[in-house]
Amino acid sequence: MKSWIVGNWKLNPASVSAVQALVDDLVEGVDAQSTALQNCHIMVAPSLLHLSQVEDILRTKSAAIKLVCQDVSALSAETGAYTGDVSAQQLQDLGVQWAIIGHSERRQYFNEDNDTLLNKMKHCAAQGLGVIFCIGESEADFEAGNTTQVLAEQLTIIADFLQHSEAADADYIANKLIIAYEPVWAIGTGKVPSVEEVTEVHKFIRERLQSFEATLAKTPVLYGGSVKPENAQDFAASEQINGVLVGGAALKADSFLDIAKAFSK
Ligand SMILES: O=C[C@H](O)COP(=O)(O)O
Repeated sequence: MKSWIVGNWKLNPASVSAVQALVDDLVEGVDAQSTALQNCHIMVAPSLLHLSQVEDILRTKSAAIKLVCQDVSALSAETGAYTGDVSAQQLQDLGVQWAIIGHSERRQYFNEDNDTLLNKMKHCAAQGLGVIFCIGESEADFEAGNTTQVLAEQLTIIADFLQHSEAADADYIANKLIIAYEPVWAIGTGKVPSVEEVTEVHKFIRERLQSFEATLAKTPVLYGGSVKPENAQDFAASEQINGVLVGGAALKADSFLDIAKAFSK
């Protein structure tokens, strides 16, 4: 199975010219190292403002890099009077293939709850947009040994989604769902769990998914939280880690592609 390497740029970079420079570097790097990167899906998630700009560059210069949105409307899958929102239909029409849902920063700063996340997931499915669904425990829950309990609760959205799905969605569920495990305490902090800890958590996630639906045994499970070129090789060595969701280290083409190369096995 090819690994999934997703760069989440969050609220970066600050300018159109910096976005242009980052995408140019990425396109050039992917082109120059295509053999070393052939076993990876490379994806980037610019801010909403910059999606169209990045799509324009990638459409003409690199089919190898796929476009991801950092969020999607919970209120409508199509159009409507929802100021400031962007729908799955609009994203799909632009050429975006995936959306990140449930990132801990959205849960924390925008109070996104399970109902909101379930709506977002349904809207993505209705428009054929893939979902990268993020889950992860806080530091307090990690310290208290509550990690699997928290993840099990967060994963109930997948079970709810399956209950609302038609049989026709089977193909979507098999091919357009990715789980990203991001311990909140590891995001942007430089602190990382051990590869053994992540491996055990991923096994738990996989078992849980499988208990909902047998085909979910093949769902890619990514790790996210302070992934850098220096630790990527360690995470890549685990069969349970199917790729990474990268924040800070995705803002430089060299470090992002070095991480991707570690996973291109
Ligand atoms: O979406 C990415 C994650 O939140 C990880 O961010 P980070 O690599 O800066 O720790």
